[in-house]
Amino acid sequence: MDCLFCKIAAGEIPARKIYEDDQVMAFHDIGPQAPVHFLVIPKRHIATLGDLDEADRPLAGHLLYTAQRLARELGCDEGFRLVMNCNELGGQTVYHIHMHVLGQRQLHWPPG
Ligand SMILES: CCNC(=O)OC[C@H]1O[C@@H](n2cnc3c(=O)[nH]c(N)nc32)[C@H](O)[C@@H]1O
Repeated sequence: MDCLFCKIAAGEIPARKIYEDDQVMAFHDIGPQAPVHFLVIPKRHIATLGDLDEADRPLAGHLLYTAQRLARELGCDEGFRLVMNCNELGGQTVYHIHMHVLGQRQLHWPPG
């Protein structure tokens, strides 16, 4: 599978890993947009949010829970932002779903 995040999940490409279990992995973003900026991805390849299946509901919940737990563990108790980008119009550039976690700076609205 020629997918960058599948390669990171498989340990074929290095990343600054924060957390891993049998279903998800979290690692620091290579181009951080905030003092804390990491990604939580499913190990299984799901190209875009539009491909989520009813059967993926537990995995989706695990991504969300893991993202907020790690945000707090990385010192973002005061506040943080979770972002998922879906397809080109949504700003997605890597087609393996991933939850962005951004924290430790004042975030504004609306996002660009
Ligand atoms: C731009 C937002 N839309 C999106 O799809 O985000 C993809 C996110 O993946 C990040 N990224 C890209 N290559 C790598 C890499 O080799 N390693 C790591 N650790 N992160 C990477 C990129 O900085 C972006 O924030």
